[in-house]
Amino acid sequence: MTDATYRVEVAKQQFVFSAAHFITFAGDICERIHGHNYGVRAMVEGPLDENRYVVDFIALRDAVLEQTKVLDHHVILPEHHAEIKLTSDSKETTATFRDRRWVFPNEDCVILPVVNTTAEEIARVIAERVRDRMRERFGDAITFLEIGVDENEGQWGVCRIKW
Ligand SMILES: Nc1nc2c(c(=O)[nH]1)N=C([C@H](O)[C@H](O)COP(=O)(O)OP(=O)(O)OP(=O)(O)O)CN2
Repeated sequence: MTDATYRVEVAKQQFVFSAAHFITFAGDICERIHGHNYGVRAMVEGPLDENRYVVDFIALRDAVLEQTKVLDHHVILPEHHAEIKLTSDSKETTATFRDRRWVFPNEDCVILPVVNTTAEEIARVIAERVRDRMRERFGDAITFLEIGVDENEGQWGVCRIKW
């Protein structure tokens, strides 16, 4: 046997979600709300199973699509930002940053467990959710899952997590 390693990569044309967000950077700067057609790719590394594959392409594709659908056509808001504060009532979610305020219908928002809605953090959340779904079927043999999120046709934030 050679000392081979294996991985599966899935980067489908359908792996796109259109969403709005705004991040802070350099301490004081808070972007205006704007949108991206985000792209996603996924990579799973591990041993070959009895089918002689790492994981089924189709299972990985569907687990990623499940997450892109959740985000598509939504405003993505950060749950853990120190200064972007979120409050929700039964109809609306209000985000504030210092003297600025944005109000959205609840159904238009997705609040993610992130500090800032960067491509890197969105990639981590997708990775954790895809791993949870894939583990149900593929168990613990896989070593790593990597998710890349592209904000602007070539600007990727990538997160690799242990299985
Ligand atoms: N490592 C990261 N850097 C930046 C991120 C990020 O998520 N991770 N995000 C941003 C901003 O969200 C910004 O909106 C990037 O958007 P973009 O439209 O690509 O900005 P540009 O000025 O390059 O785009 P043009 O519309 O083409 O001028 C910044 N950095």
